[in-house]
Amino acid sequence: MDHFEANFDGLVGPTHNYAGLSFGNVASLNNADASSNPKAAAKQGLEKAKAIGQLGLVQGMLAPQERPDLYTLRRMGFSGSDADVLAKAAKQAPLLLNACCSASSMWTANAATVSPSSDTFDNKLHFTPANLVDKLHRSIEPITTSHILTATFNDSRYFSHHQHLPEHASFGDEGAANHTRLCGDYGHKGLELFVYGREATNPNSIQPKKYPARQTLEASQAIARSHGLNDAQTIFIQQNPAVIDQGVFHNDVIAVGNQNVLFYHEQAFLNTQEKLAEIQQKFTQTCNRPLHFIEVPTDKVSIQDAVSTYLFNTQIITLPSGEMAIIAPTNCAENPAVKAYLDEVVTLGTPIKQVHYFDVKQSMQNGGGPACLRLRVAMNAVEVAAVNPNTLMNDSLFTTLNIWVDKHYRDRLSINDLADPQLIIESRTALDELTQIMNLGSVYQFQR
Ligand SMILES: NCCC[C@H](NC(=O)CCC(=O)O)C(=O)O
Repeated sequence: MDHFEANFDGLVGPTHNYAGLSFGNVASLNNADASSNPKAAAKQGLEKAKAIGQLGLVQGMLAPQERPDLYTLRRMGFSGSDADVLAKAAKQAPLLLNACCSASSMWTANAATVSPSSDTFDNKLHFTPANLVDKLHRSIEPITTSHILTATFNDSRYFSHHQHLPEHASFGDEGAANHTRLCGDYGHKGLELFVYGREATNPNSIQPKKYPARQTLEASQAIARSHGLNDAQTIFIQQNPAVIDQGVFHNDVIAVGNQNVLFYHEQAFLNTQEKLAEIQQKFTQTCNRPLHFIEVPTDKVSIQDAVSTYLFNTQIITLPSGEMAIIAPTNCAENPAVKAYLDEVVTLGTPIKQVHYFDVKQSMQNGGGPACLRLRVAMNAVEVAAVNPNTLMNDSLFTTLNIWVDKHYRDRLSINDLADPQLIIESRTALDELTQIMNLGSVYQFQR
């Protein structure tokens, strides 16, 4: 096998906390103000990443961002020493302080949209960091995301890094969470599916009524253009606004694809039959394999159960044997309807033959499941060899990162702790050491 789909998981940062910042994300709102455990969160993520590496996949890690983000707080007019900035923000505008302290870059499915070299006009692998403009706390991620991606995929012969899209609601972009690729072998041309929530420039288009649609069609189209994708291998699908209003804030909460499998809830999309026919037709023209649509009906799994367990925020991975496995959060095993469905899915005669459960509850409580925690990067062997080797998971990196987490992370953090000036010192000390472990250079503003 000389083609791989690598997963790059976001290392959870030292300020992981529950601040209720994401309107439309049910878990984030339900857990607002609960205490978090950053150390456990980071270790849960590392366990999942190590296990997927041990299943025989290429697994990498992406570094977290610097938080509290004092630069953004200063742009907002808070001045003085670092401790003054934190104290003033905590007193005058605690919600702005919370937004500048989130460890939300851990959800690397929102870091960027990635098109593998077999799909693009110049046969390079293309990355566009997501602008994440719908949420203040996430809109401050893209510049550092770009630094981290460039330090990880740091060879311009193979990797092309774009600037994030214009920072305006018309171009709301949430990255790979709204993008899925279907293909035969990873190294062959595939179909790129872009799932958007609303059309910014069409006042007559259907939109959700209660919660925001974060991704626009215009953003998805701009990315397809700049990655040089071919129309015959690109599909734009609108998410069903009714499910966005029930807490499906990204498409990866309701659908996931891998190679020749599309796994989705029957209510996931608008104009489902028409869109499935387009997928089938384009897939048949491009990919030399049977395509499996695995549609989950509402009478087996309700939208509410899908949102609370993250059945569709599972990773579907292809093992070296060619069989596929589902990587599910333990929350799925704890819900009888969802567990029954997962027990059944491995018997349906599709490529999916195994289910593995992982405890990622620290992330789940903020609305991020196994699939949110990873960015998929399909690569050939030459491209894998060009990746910064210090970011690739192996026993040694796993041990080093666990020791690093034990040394620097707290095991309890409440939002009242975010103004503690000691937290910025701890966070910078940890990240400075991390850039050496991962050989990233100076990716953070405090290092520049
Ligand atoms: N792909 C999963 C993303 C989850 C993320 N949650 C958050 O940002 C919650 C942060 C908080 O509420 O503290 C989001 O909604 O974008």
